[in-house]
Amino acid sequence: MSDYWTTMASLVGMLAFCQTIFQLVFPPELRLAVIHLLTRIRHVFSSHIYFDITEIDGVNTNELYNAVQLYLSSSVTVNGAVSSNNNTRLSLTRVPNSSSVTFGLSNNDRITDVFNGVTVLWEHVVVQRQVQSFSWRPMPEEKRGFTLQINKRDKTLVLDSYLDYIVGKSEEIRRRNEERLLYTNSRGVSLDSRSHPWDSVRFKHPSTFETLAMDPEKKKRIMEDLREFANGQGFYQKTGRAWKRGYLLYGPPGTGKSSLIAAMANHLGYDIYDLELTEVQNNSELRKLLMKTSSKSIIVIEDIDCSINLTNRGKIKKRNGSSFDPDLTNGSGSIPSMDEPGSSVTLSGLLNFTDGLWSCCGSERIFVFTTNHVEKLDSALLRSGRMDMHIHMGFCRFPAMKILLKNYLRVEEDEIDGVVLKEMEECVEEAEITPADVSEVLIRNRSDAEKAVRELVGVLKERVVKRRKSGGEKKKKEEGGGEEAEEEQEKRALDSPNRNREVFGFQEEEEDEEEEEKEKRQ
Ligand SMILES: Nc1ncnc2c1ncn2[C@@H]1O[C@H](COP(=O)(O)OP(=O)(O)OP(=O)(O)O)[C@@H](O)[C@H]1O
Ligand SMILES: [Mg+2]
Repeated sequence: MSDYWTTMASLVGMLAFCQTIFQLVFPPELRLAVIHLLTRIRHVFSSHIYFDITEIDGVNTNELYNAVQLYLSSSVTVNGAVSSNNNTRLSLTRVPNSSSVTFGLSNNDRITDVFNGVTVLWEHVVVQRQVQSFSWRPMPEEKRGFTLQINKRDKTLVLDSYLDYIVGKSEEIRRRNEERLLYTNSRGVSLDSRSHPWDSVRFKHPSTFETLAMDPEKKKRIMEDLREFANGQGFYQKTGRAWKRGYLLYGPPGTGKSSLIAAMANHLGYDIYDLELTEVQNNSELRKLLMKTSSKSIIVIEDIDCSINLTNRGKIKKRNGSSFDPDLTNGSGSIPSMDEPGSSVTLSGLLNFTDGLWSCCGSERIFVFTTNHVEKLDSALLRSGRMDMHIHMGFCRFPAMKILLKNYLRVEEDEIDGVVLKEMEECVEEAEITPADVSEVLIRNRSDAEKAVRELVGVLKERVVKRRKSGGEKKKKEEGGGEEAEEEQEKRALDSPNRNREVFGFQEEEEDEEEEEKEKRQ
């Protein structure tokens, strides 16, 4: 045994001696040249090709390095495309403002990835940077980079599509990890080319499609529509359409219109621009605001019927009866106008905003308008191409009710007393209760699921009785005639299912149906 150690010690000694001689006899330049030559020879005979992606390229940060890091970090955990052997060491990071922990490849570790059936090898190379006597820009102590090893025959595939794929994927991951931003506009903010007219706050709304109480079929269709839109770059380009989509959400207060917008933003990872129309002074200001929105965003105008004079498509009437074109004003906003002091945005300005030439500066944008009174909206606003999908957010039905029970009480359908559940199913539609009102009852009793359900059934029954009673009184009044009865009739006409029916899909469908009905009547 002692012989073995003696031999080993003398071998190590000899190696050290050779290295010293090598360093003494050959100058550093020659040594470097020899190493380069050997590496070149190795590369010529190797079936592999290597790409270095350094963290800092000259003095600039190399974006591709960050993209690769992000891609590899998520691939390890998310899509399983990267297989790491058991010895691979991963580093954990959490970026400021990020809501998730990401994995990274530790120094000098390797990992394989598979892309379109081709296996590639990534190595994270970290070496100490030589101390610099002087530098204009302080450099990190370590020199980091990724080396991509691929087979020579796969070179075209990797250069043509793999790197683009990585950049695209990393963008998506960054968006998913970062928190959304909620922007809003305020009056009097300077709109010159450099300033930003939108104020932003971090958007942390917890609403998701999972927590949203609505008909599951309808929910599925909305989610599919959003997905198709987000993945539809090629389609929009091929058909020559601007890459945008409009949704009109309508229904009574507390039925989840705002919650649906938040769920959409969370689902797609888009920012939200909450446009306060009453704060916009004229059409040209509206256009400038649009120009300053980013792509991958949802532009929201809540309560559209309250924000703008919807019957006014062009010129605005002054109080004295004469008219003027708001686009011809000096932009100072000091226009004597309408009922809304200082605001002179017209319907035509808004229509240009949503689908004129300006609407396609930037891309991948969603417009969402909400209203409690769809019947008040101008048909120009509803026509297809502007608001592509009309979504009715109505009173709570049984499937939506079950979602709320699950969300708030953490109980499944089969855990609730069957008789109580049946009672609930029977009266929920007639009770005309909003999800917001249901939530109130459930929050109050969230520690006791049984009590919550019982109380909810009580509330539903009470509402049914009230509605039946008020229905009877209304009928009596109508029979009595007079002004009041006429008013009631008008109200009902507006609330009638024909008026308020859910228009799912394109407005054209609705127009076709209306024409068919007319023909039948003739
Ligand atoms: N469909 C729903 N699913 C889940 N929660 C809902 C739903 N509708 C309403 N809520 C609850 O009620 C509250 C109010 O809902 P929301 O603000 O989305 O209603 P809205 O339709 O936008 O009302 P408004 O017309 O007054 O703006 C929300 O905070 C949410 O908790
Ligand atoms: Mg709302």
